[in-house]
Amino acid sequence: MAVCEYKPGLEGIPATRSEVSYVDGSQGLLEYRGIRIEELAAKSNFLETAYLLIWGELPSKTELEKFQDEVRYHRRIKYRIRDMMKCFPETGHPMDALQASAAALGLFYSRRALDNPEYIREAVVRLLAKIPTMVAAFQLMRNGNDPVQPRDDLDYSSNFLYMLTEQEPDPFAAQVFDVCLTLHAEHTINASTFSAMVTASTLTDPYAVIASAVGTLAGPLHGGANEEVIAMLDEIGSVENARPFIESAIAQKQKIMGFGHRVYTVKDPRATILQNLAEQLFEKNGSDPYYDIAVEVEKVVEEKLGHKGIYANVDFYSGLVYRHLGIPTDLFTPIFAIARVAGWLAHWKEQLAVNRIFRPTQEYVGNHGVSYLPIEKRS
Ligand SMILES: CC(=O)SCCNC(=O)CCNC(=O)[C@H](O)C(C)(C)COP(=O)(O)OP(=O)(O)OC[C@H]1O[C@@H](n2cnc3c(N)ncnc32)[C@H](O)[C@@H]1OP(=O)(O)O
Ligand SMILES: O=C([O-])CC(=O)C(=O)O
Repeated sequence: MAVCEYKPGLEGIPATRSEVSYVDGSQGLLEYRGIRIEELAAKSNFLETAYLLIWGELPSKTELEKFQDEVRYHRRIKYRIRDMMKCFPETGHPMDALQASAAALGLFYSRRALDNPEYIREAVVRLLAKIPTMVAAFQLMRNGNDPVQPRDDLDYSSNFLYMLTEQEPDPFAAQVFDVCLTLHAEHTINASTFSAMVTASTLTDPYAVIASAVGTLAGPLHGGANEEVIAMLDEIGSVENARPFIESAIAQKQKIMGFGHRVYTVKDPRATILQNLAEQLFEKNGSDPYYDIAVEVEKVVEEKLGHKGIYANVDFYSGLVYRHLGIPTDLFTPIFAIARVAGWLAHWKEQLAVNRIFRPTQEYVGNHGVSYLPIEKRS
């Protein structure tokens, strides 16, 4: 067997063959199943895009309606899951609550009939349907309220926003939110997708696969950066302070949250779309002082780090959109997870067809033949 060179973070090492999505990082190009993200953001919606990612083709009208109906039907969660979530500490992070609740779905639905297309479809539908309900339920319950039941007359995104607030959302806000989900749905072999694939490769159940991916997405170097961006803008506090803050952070070799990407060496195309969406919202409802700070931060980072290929990524502007929709900051990453479930499931399904357990190797750099030292002789 050929011995490959060790690459920290597996940079540039192909871990699979996939038809799900494609990124050209130097051109700022992202395609889902060959369709450019700009086109999907303008013309599709999240559930249709999820179908495209998972089954490989845009659905016909009948297929889409059937899929939407199935997802709508499965939005409710078992009262035992709700009761379990009620016991979670209200100070806990919603990503931890989501990871635990996603894993708990396996207690009810895990059959591991992985060679049965009906089971695969059921799992896909259940996960897409129930994850938003669980995110909204935790938000309500940690504030001492009962969860709001899903509403069958509302579409996927409107229903989620409704479950968060018990108010029917403004149609434009719901449409913007749905585009955000589409933008976050998939991104080749990122850390959480890889984690999902490693877990899936043992042929465990899909709820364990998604729980493992949620845990991976939570970290600040990955999906968790969207929450950190708002903390940073908060700390900067004014447009005038943006330059000194960023210059000092760079001098101290700190990472600027919402910037940099393993694959993109130009501005992430999704950041451009999200910035646009934020501007449209501000035009309609009035601006956000954090936006002006963000624009100045981006200008300074590009000036100082553009030569290293460090530009705004998907996490930089998403929080400004969510903030404007009245969504609490610590729900930004769970919302990322609601969307990325589509990509995780697409890779899970793709991998099942050709599965081989992930089991890489290592370069051992430790000792050999060391004698056991009795405890009383250790310092
Ligand atoms: C959905 C997503 O996951 S998008 C990414 C979200 N994460 C963030 O926004 C967190 C901030 N960004 C980062 O930490 C990184 O850019 C990552 C994790 C996204 C990519 O990491 P890697 O590809 O491993 O790049 P790595 O961390 O090795 O950085 C390479 C160089 O760029 C610098 N760099 C990378 N990102 C940043 C940043 N955000 N701010 C300042 N410098 C940065 C590093 O310091 C390093 O510089 P050096 O070569 O002089 O030492
Ligand atoms: O691809 C990556 O490394 C990070 C990611 O998930 C994304 O950008 O959406």
